Amino acid sequence: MIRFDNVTKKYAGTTKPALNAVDFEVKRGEFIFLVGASGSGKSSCLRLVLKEEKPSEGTVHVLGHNVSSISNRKIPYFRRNLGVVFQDFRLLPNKTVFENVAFTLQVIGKSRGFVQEAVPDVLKMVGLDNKAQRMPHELSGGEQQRVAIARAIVNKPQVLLADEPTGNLDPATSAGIMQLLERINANGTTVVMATHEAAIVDKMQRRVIELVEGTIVRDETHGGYGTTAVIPELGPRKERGVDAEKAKRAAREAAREAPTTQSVVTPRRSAVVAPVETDAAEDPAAMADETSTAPAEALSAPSSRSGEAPDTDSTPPWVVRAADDDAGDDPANETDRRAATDAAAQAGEPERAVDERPAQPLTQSQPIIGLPLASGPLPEDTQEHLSLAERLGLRAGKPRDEDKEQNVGPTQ
Ligand SMILES: Nc1ncnc2c1ncn2[C@@H]1O[C@H](COP(=O)(O)OP(=O)(O)OP(=O)(O)O)[C@@H](O)[C@H]1O
Repeated sequence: MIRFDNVTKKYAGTTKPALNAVDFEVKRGEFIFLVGASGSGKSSCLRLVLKEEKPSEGTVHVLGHNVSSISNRKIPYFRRNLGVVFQDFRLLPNKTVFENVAFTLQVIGKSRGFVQEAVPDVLKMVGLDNKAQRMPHELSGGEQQRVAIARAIVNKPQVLLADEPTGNLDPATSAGIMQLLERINANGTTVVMATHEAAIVDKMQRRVIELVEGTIVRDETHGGYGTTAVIPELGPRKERGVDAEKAKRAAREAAREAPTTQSVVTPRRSAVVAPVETDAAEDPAAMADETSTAPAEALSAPSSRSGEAPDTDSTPPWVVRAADDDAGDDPANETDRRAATDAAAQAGEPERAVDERPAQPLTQSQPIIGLPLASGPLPEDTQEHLSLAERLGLRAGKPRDEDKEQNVGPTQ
């Protein structure tokens, strides 16, 4: 179902590979955890599966296809088989729960009748049938993640990729989300989940692939989180500014004055958080960049860290470019405008109406499903060939002739 053959991934401008000669295979119906310290390469694996990045060496096979051989035009069809869930939910803020889930089906041209049937079904499955008309901001974090999961599975993908899906949730809520993912897996969907949550991995006792600096150090059928996957950052990071230095000095003094006080710092989360607190007050961007709390951002803007152009079609399927002059101050309006445009396209407007929208600036990206902005320009060739729905992985209508060749298409 997914196979990495000797895959090495080196990002442009870096010397150390993010993934180094990685080999693994995921069989149909498996539930796999990818674990490892921050920066060990978990998100890179997911990006390679989604064909947001391409391997520097080796091959990635997904659903029988060597992903390197899938053309940009066919990526949307390919991605229809892959549901994706992120730490930060990424819902359309001004659409109801029902509409958020329905949107996925509308853009691939499902009939109204189908939508009316499928959406309540999936909302029931995730336990939100009584909240269909709520807006995302009226939901708890756990409920929002359920909506995101409903959206990811409503089209019955063969694989569900989850990048830290419980990263923003408390333990009890996380447990509920994990039960839901287990249920989805029990219904036949292969699940690959990147996580830092040791308790979850330990409890589930599923297959665990552990990465250390881009290398697989463990592939265990019924594994726990392990010890090397612990985030190793224990020392204070590079100070930023006078205040950070002052705060640190104060902390040192306090420690001298109360040498017997037991530390409340736990090895994993707070080891990262504790030294960051002073820095973060000065430099929230640094916080976002350096803590383990933003893998989804990393996924949505894969080229941002290097500051260089992505080395492949790294635009996520859900991101479309914004026309900055009509986006106004409210990105949600733009999102809705695009959704409406797309819905019109689904309603019979010829496809060229979507494809022939005026060229838009290459430097700005706009979230389509309530997502953060992608930071880099889209590859030109992707721009030329992909419509909105294609970029979503959801293009409606019949495949074009050339699409048939490769037989990459929606789940039949
Ligand atoms: N677009 C990029 N450009 C340059 N380097 C990158 C890029 N994306 C990731 N990296 C680097 O590749 C390595 C692996 O990153 P990756 O995001 O895959 O790790 P991760 O295990 O998912 O981390 P986290 O748990 O913090 O999300 C890191 O050293 C990271 O800095």
